[in-house]
Amino acid sequence: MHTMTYADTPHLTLVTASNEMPLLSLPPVEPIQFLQAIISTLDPHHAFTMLNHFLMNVIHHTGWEYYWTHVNSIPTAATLRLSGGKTDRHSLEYTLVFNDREMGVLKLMRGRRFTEAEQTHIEALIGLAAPALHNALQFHELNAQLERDVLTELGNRRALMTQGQAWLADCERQQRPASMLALDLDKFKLINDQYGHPTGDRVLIAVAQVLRQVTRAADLCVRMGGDEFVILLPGADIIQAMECAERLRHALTALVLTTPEGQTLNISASIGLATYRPGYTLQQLYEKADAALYAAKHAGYNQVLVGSRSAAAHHHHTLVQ
Ligand SMILES: Nc1nc2c(ncn2[C@@H]2O[C@H](COP(=O)(O)OP(=O)(O)OP(=O)(O)O)[C@@H](O)[C@H]2O)c(=O)[nH]1
Repeated sequence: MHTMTYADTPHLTLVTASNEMPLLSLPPVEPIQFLQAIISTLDPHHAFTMLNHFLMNVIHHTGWEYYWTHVNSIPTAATLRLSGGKTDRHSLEYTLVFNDREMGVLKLMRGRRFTEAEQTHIEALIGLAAPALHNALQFHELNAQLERDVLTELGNRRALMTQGQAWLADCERQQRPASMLALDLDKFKLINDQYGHPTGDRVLIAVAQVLRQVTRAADLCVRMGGDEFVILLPGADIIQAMECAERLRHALTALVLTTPEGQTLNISASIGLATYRPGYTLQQLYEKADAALYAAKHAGYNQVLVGSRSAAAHHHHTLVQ
């Protein structure tokens, strides 16, 4: 096994730079302590906060921002924006690179200009931190992929489970309403049977696009599996959720899709709506919405129904599969 030593780490010489360089006027950073701190986390926010904490001791900047817009990446992981402190007049931007791969841009801000000596120091610390930042960013991307539905690029069941509960807790704390829609395409099996699975897939992709268009950026749209989707609407009471559900239902019936053979096909969806009440779990909210969806199908498809507690009690679809 190859062990990394100080000698292998070119940046380190800069941190502990010797006499000719004007770095001695800056307070030193203990490299081991710095590295230990920064490799101790796989959370990018924590890693960048840690880096800035050490940097602040040296350059006394007032604020920082980090953003990553990775063109080749998937939408969920593509944009990562982190920040700390407050913005100020002078700023420095560093494009972070590790193993020839761009990892985003770090911006440092303060009221005074940054001197050359400080810039050398900053570069040295960023260089030291780069592998750890890279690991944290990779971990973030991997997690985002685990929460993504590969076909539609919406979130998946796992995304709903990991993010949904936190969103509901936020709404409860802020005393805001929240609602959930459970949506299932009507007789989707027939589309697969009639036009083939690839066309069925294209329908699902088109449905996902409609979901994104009709909902707000703050809403969470996920594909639960097959032709079932769930939309969590933070801030939406029953009226607003009903409006959203109807907008969705109309947009889906208005969708005209063409098969590779030139045939046109139409779709519709049944939607169950449930509104959050303080104390509900995500599972309870989902049961309520899912029971309403089931009732909407039974009532003759292509409609929105609101869930009741009693209906949910007889219905036992769970979030975990
Ligand atoms: N093309 C495609 N089809 C899928 C996928 N996943 C599940 N399905 C199909 O989706 C269909 C789901 O059908 P159901 O929801 O059970 O029933 P339905 O035909 O929609 O009937 P109702 O629910 O009563 O409206 C099944 O035929 C599955 O094979 C997928 O990723 N792509």
